[in-house]
Amino acid sequence: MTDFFDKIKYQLDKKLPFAVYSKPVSDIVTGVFQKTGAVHNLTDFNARGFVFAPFAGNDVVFIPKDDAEVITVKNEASIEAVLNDLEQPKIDETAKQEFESLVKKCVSVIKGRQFEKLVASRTEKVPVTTDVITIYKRLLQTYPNAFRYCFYTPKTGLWMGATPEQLLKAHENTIKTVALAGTQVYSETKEAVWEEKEQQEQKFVTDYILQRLSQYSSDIQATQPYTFRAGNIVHIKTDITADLKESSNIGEVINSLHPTPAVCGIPKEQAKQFLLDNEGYNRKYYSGYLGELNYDFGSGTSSKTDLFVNLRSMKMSEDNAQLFIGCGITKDSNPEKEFFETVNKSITMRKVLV
Ligand SMILES: C=C(O[C@@H]1C=C(C(=O)O)C=C[C@H]1O)C(=O)O
Repeated sequence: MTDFFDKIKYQLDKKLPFAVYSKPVSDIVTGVFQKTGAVHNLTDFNARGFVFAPFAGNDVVFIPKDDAEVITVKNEASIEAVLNDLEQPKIDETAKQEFESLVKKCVSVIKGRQFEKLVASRTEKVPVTTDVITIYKRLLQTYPNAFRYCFYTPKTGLWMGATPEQLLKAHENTIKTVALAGTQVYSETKEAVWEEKEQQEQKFVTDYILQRLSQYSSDIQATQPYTFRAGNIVHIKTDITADLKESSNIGEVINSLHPTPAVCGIPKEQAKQFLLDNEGYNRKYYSGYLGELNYDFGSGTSSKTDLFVNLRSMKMSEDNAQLFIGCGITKDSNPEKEFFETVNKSITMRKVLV
């Protein structure tokens, strides 16, 4: 395992792209280490490799399988979740006011019937004194149910995260995805009770995914919504499975789903533009997607795709981490409550930084 983490340091020193990740509930860590320095862009969705896509635009970064050395290791430490209590962070009043005014604006355009739902987000910098390897090991330990990753190219910079949200899992013609939305702080003693607003917010996502997939499949199944835990918070989740028609193309399915209303809004294109115009910062790769495209690096199997939405993520610099956090806004949103929801979500990252 030490050699594995030395390899990460080597890639960073030499400015060579890499993706290191562990899938939900797995104790295997896979390293996809690019051998050459050029940053590749994805131009063909039939290609095999590791993909890192932004929220908006076509600048999809790619590590092709044929340019990578693959190393897998077992995560040696116990994978039991380490969930120490973390103090509520100090509130930045200016950031709070700015975010609340963004939420108010979202609510007003939703009430004006331009949108059904929007996902407002913000970014925040947290000082970091711990090294990247230690932070990544903590992510591995603390969030066993999430896709825990560390990704670097000289173009994107260094990103890390522990995302609870699958965008698409595919094996030949069978695909799986989820509708995830609604957030509450996890309680060990009380079962989550979901309000109408949260149920509606999640149903928007389910309905959108079912509608989008109906173009590619006549055999779609969805579970009832259920409560799903992601670290210190819980969400509402629906699991969706579909058999794609023979003629379907994986790239089309991905682009039809992404960005889903779990991270963007309805209607999609207008919501994306509204967020680009109004959020006041660049999301970059936050709420984009990442993962294995047409290739399972762990087993060396083709025709498998395993992509996740880039949530609970952060961009690392020399002395700070830039966190990205968002939440779903509907006509019934309360701006202050939504701000505190972003604070609660930020704890996922803060916990591994201190
Ligand atoms: C946008 C984020 O999370 C998404 C939004 C959620 C919500 O609005 O309740 C819940 C889960 C995610 O689909 C984020 O974590 O930044």
